[in-house]
Order: sequence, then C-alpha cells, then structure tokens
Amino acid sequence: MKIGFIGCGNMGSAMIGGILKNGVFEKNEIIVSNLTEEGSRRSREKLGVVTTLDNCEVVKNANIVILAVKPQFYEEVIGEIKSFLTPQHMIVGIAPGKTLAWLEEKCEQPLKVVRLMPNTPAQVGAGMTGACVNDRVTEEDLDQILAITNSFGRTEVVPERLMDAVSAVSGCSPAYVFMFIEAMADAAVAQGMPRKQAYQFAAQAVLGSAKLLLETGMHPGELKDMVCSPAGTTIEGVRILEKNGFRSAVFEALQGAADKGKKM
Ligand SMILES: NC(=O)C1=CN([C@@H]2O[C@H](COP(=O)(O)OP(=O)(O)OC[C@H]3O[C@@H](n4cnc5c(N)ncnc54)[C@H](O)[C@@H]3O)[C@@H](O)[C@H]2O)C=CC1
Ligand SMILES: O=C(O)[C@@H]1CCC=N1
Repeated sequence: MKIGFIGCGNMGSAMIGGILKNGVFEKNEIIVSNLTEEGSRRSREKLGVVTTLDNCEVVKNANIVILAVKPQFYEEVIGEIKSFLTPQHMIVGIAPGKTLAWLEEKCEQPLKVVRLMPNTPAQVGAGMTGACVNDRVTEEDLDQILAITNSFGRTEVVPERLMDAVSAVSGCSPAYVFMFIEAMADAAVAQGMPRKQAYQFAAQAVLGSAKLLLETGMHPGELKDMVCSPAGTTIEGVRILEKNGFRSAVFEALQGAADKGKKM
C-alpha cells in the first residue's frame, strides 16, 4: 500500500474517487481505516480499496497518511498512530486550523508534513485545493501530492498564512453557493417553475458564470456589467441585492469562517 486514509467520509471518499479515476494509485495501493465494520464495508463496496478498523495499520502499510477525520478527532488519532510514524512518512492534514507546526508537535518527531484544504466538488473532479508543506517535504514529495490533488480538481500551493483564507473561499464556500442556488431556485418556484427545473437553471447559471470567468480571465465586475442592460431587469436585482447587504453578508461569512479556522 502506498497511500492511507484515516477516516473515509465525504472528503476521504471524494479524494479517493479522483485518485482511482486518474490512476494515481491502484485500489490495492490504498488502505482506509473506518470506525465501524459498516463503514469499512461501504468503502470496499464503493471504492474497492483495502480496509481496516485499526488506524495503526494504515500507518504501517502506507507512507502517505491522510487524516480525513473531523478536526475534533485529530489529537486522539495522532496519539494512536504516532509511535508507528517514521521519517519516511508524509502526514497530511486536511482540517481547518491544524497547522504544520501543530501537526509536527503532536506527532512528536521530525516528519514530512503537508496541509491540504480540498472541497466537496472534488467528488465530481472539480475540486479546488490549497496546499502547503513543511521544509522536510522534497520537490519530489510535493509532485506526488500535486498528482493526488490534481486528480480531483485544481491545486494552488500557498504560503501557510493563507490557509484560513483558502478554507473560507474554497473549502467552505460550496455550502454558501448551494444556499445561493437553493434561494434562486426557491424564487423561480415562486414564479411557477417546477422545482427540479429550477435547480437545473440556477445551478447551470452558477457553473457557466464560473466557467466564463475562469476561461476569459475577465474581471467579475466587467462580466456583471455585461449582464446589466440600462433600465433593465438585472440592474434592478443588483439594486435590491446591494440594498440588502449581499456583498457585505458574503464578506462577513467568509471572514467568520476564516476567523473560526484560526481558533481551531
Ligand atoms: N466536508 C468538507 O467540505 C470538507 C472537509 N474538510 C475536512 O476533512 C475532514 C473530514 O471531513 P468529512 O469527510 O467532511 O467528515 P465525515 O464525517 O464525512 O468523515 C469522517 C470519517 O471519519 C470517521 N472517523 C471518525 N473518527 C475516526 C477514528 N477515530 N478513526 C477512524 N475513522 C474515524 C467517521 O466515521 C467518518 O466516516 C475534516 O477534518 C474536515 O474539516 C476539508 C475540506 C472540506
Ligand atoms: O467546516 C468544515 O469542517 C470543513 C472545513 C472546510 C469546509 N468544511
């Protein structure tokens, strides 16, 4: 086995999906630990990977170890596995607030440490991941990490000080985007559109807008202005969004998410 996941819920299974689809590792090179036999059965059936109920088995059998449990369980899990870690291991944290220094300190030995902040669109190969590493991680190690993260979307290597911003702007933001889509669809339903169709219209508009921005590289303000005809319908909506503090609400939400990460 080459790569191991401790915990295999939403993020773990999304990451493994991309890794397998792009052939970065084979099924028999991936070991996953779960809390319950039921969880292990799901991982085997859904992903076909090797499973165990013992977190230490992951460390004994893989040199890249991804901590894919909720942040509250990090300390307990590291406590369990730390005596099996060696300088050859690369330990990968994906939780907000768990810094490289914190991970190194809890592992109680000099180790290669990586911090990633992926997001759930990884499930469909459209993830965005922020990555940073400690100074023991070599260029070759980083290439291996990028092969993994690029298998489920895009990756940017950033200085660690930006990881809370990454967490807010791409780790958490899918939740806010889904709220936006849901609200737009509700409004379309209120106008008489069937709900299923409303989700198609709203989601495709968000997908297309993001694609337009990424592919043209144009300023979002310019793209917004292209939609707003003088005395038209869109600018009326823009007026109402501004009056209701839309931009400020988004700003505050991301600020709150980033601040929360700093405290974790
Ligand atoms: N869900 C998201 O959008 C994102 C999550 N993350 C981070 O990814 C990590 C995992 O989050 P999710 O996958 O969403 O959580 P999840 O709850 O879906 O998955 C966690 C899995 O770990 C298992 N688990 C819990 N304690 C365990 C233990 N002691 N040993 C082995 N397995 C154990 C649980 O049974 C569960 O299957 C978290 O640290 C989270 O902050 C990062 C970016 C985005
Ligand atoms: O809120 C959470 O726990 C995770 C971190 C980034 C997105 N979701």
